[in-house]
Amino acid sequence: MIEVKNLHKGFGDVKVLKGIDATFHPGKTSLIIGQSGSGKTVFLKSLIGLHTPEDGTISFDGRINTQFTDKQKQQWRQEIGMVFQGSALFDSQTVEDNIMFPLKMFTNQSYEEMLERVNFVINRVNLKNSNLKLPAELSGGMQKRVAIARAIVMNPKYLFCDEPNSGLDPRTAIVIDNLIQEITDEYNITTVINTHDMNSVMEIGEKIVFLKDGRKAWEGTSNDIFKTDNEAVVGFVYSSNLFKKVREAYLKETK
Ligand SMILES: Nc1ncnc2c1ncn2[C@@H]1O[C@H](COP(=O)(O)OP(=O)(O)OP(=O)(O)O)[C@@H](O)[C@H]1O
Repeated sequence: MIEVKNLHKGFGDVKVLKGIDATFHPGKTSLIIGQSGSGKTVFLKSLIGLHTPEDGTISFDGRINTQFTDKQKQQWRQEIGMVFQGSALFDSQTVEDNIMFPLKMFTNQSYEEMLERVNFVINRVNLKNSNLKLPAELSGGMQKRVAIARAIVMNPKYLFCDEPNSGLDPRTAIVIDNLIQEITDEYNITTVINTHDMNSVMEIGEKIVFLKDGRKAWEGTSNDIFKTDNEAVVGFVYSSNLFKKVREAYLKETK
C-alpha cells in the first residue's frame, strides 16, 4: 500500500502540489487524472522519488521514502516497475535484452535463470516469438507490451505508468489497459497510472484521483464518476460531448 499524506512540492515560488492525501492499494489500478498543468507528472515523479517533498510524506507499506537508508533505497528501487510514455525501450537491443536489463542490473542470476524469467513475462504479455526482434520491428502496442514485461520482470510491488496509452489507437489502448489491470490483480501490485484517456477512466478506474491546481479535488471509482455532481469533475470529464451523452444515458438508466 502507498500512503501519501499532505504532500507539498513546488519549484521556487511556484507551488505545484498543495497538500495531497491519497492511498493506493495492492491489487488495484488507480488513475490520476486532471487538466494539463494540474500536477499529475510532479505527483508521479514524487512517488518514484524523482522529486523530494517539501512537506508531507509518502510511505510504501509503512516505509517513508525520505527516511530510507541507502540500502533500503536500493531495495525499494527493485520493488518498483515503471512504464513510460513512448515505452522508452533501448532501440539497439532486442526484446529479450530490453526485458532482461533490470535482471542484469539488480540480480546475480545466471543467464539461464534470467532467460527463464524473461520468457515467462514475454508469454504473460502475449509476445511469444518476439525475443530476438528489435523495437523498430514492433507495432506501438507490442512495444508497450515489451515495456510492461520489462516493468514486471523483477516482480514489483509497485507499478507506475505515465500515459501508457499515448500514441495508441483506441482499441489497442483498451487491450493495454486491460493487460495492466490483469497483471495488477494477478500479482497483487499497487499500480498508479497518470492518464488523459477517458476510456481508461471508464474501463479500469478502480480508483480515480482527480487533481485540480495541485490539490485532490475528487476521488472515486469509474461508477462514481457518472453520478458525481462535483463541478470540477463534471467540467473536466464531460467536456467531451460523447462522454456527456454516455453520462446522460447512464443516469437515465439508473434512475
Ligand atoms: N522541474 C520543474 N521546474 C519548475 N516547474 C515545474 C517543474 N516540473 C513541473 N513544473 C510545473 O508544475 C506544474 C504542473 O506540471 P505537471 O507536469 O505535473 O502537470 P501535468 O498535470 O502532468 O500536465 P500534463 O497533463 O500536461 O502532462 C506546471 O505548471 C509545470 O510548469
